[in-house]
Amino acid sequence: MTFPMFTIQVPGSTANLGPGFDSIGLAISKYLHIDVYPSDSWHCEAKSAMLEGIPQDESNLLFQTALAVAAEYGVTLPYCHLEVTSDIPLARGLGSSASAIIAGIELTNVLCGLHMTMQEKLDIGSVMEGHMDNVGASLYGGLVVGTYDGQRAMLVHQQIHQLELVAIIPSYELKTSDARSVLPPTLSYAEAIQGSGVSNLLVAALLKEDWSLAGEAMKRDLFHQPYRESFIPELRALRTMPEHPDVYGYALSGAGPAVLCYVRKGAAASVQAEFAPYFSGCIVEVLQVVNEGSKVITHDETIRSL
Ligand SMILES: Nc1ncnc2c1ncn2[C@@H]1O[C@H](COP(=O)(O)OP(=O)(O)OP(=O)(O)O)[C@@H](O)[C@H]1O
Ligand SMILES: N[C@@H](CCO)C(=O)O
Repeated sequence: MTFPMFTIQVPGSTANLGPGFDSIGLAISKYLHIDVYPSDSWHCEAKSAMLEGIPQDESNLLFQTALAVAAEYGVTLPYCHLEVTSDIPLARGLGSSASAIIAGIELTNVLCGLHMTMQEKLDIGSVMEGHMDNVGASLYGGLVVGTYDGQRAMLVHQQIHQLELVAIIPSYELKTSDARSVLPPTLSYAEAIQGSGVSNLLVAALLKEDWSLAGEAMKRDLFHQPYRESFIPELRALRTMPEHPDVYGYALSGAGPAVLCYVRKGAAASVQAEFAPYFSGCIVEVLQVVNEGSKVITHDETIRSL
């Protein structure tokens, strides 16, 4: 039996939490898991049905990221074989691409002995993903609030304890690029002020873990959900349902189509059971916030000493 040299584990994430468009992320209890073996080519083997169809060669996002990091640092990425398992569904708004990007960064960091800082990983991850919300959450775990200017990202991160999640995950995919194409190119000054005020309220509520107030702010998003909800029936359905006493609020997860309900701790299983019959075409699943970000587990002394 051959053992991997090392294993990379990266949590999935939800982004935006309503009005925190491109700037707030939360790590969730779904994982991308990669065992790394020596090889004589770059090869990626998907071990989960969820990953069916991803490229096996260096056109895979994992290798694309790893090679971009190697080029940035002027090093050569050694050949390797990746065995990839994941329960993060692709193109549903649960941060699959960000998890692959963070894994690609960790891959080069370990194989090339780069000793990258968290800031370096965050910056290059944000460049690859185009925004910092999902990559920040996958890297740091917990809640991240930040900004990205096209080159550098800055964030504050904090652990979250008083919350559970119920995810409503449709069977159809929605590519982030498609969900971004429906957003307007500009907002009026008045809309920008109103929208950023709501977003500021969300941040203040999140940092105090005042989830009822956060739920109110989620409803008032002006930045993306009003434009995206017309093609996400699950979000429209939730809006017509009576408020549930254990559900603080709900929001499109990232670019969708999954919707996350923010639920009182201890109540998620009963909310899941109550909501599931209303969303028969979807997986309705309890998730937890995870406060630990990506990690690398080494199994080989030569890797440990790099
Ligand atoms: N483990 C993986 N290995 C290789 N490619 C992946 C992996 N995970 C995701 N991808 C690529 O990322 C694409 C999905 O990215 P996209 O940004 O559209 O959705 P998402 O990241 O799941 O959602 P969101 O960004 O809204 O959270 C997939 O179609 C695939 O090309
Ligand atoms: N903030 C991003 C997350 C999805 O990648 C969006 O909503 O488009």
